[in-house]
Amino acid sequence: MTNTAHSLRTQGLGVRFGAFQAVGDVNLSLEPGARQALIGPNGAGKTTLINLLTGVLKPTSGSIHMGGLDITRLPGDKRARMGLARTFQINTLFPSLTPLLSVVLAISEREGLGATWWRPLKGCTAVFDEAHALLGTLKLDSLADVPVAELAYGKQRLLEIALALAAKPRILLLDEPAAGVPEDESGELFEAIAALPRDISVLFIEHDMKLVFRFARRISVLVGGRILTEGTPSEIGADPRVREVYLGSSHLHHHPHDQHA
Ligand SMILES: Nc1ncnc2c1ncn2[C@@H]1O[C@H](COP(=O)(O)OP(=O)(O)OP(=O)(O)O)[C@@H](O)[C@H]1O
Repeated sequence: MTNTAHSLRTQGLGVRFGAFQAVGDVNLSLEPGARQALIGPNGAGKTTLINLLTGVLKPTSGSIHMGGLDITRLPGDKRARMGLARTFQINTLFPSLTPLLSVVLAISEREGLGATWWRPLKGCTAVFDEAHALLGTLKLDSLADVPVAELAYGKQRLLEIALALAAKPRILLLDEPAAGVPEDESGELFEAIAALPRDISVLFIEHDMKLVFRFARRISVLVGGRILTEGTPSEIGADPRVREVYLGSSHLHHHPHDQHA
């Protein structure tokens, strides 16, 4: 396969903090339209790897290619402009804003309208229309005018995804999108992720194996900063090495009927 067959690809990617190799020799590829999970025990280096991909951290070895271009040395804002977006484990929303205005702000930022977006309101119809459409994509349209602080937590996490989508990314990196979300809401959240436009590649970190096996089409397993293995949910569920890593936590049961959302 050529470079351009992948949305994102790393080769021998690694970072050390002093003598500690947090991530090492990672060859990861994300295909166009991917719904790929990055799993691994606590401290495996998952967030560090995402930070390398987004440019928050500089690698000490290896390279990162996006759509065939070497982005290893590009700063994070340039990567974002090229179509790489992310969300964080923690809630990053403004509690007093409404979902509609939050998304309008994010679209305005993409369009370089900056802090002046609110002035020529008439000229901003297109921005508001796009914001409504985006909220509709994540089934948040009926909550467009409810202050963020009053939204269920699962809806807030969906709004964070909406804000990331406002940048019109080709690749979306989600760091534990369901963190802190009650179990009855997390399925709905992942259904929305699964239903995102097909041209967006998604890589998500998730600890809940039920969600991983239900919604990921591929799974990469990171252990001690290295990719232990990578494959389909059936392959990963049947891999004794993966079972060993998760030994003691009985939740790595493979449910074939849950595989494809
Ligand atoms: N800036 C840093 N300096 C030194 N060590 C770091 C730094 N950032 C992360 N680490 C270490 O790197 C390792 C990987 O951390 P990371 O947060 O990436 O793991 P993770 O797989 O995301 O864990 P979790 O599932 O608990 O979120 C940990 O041992 C962490 O302490």
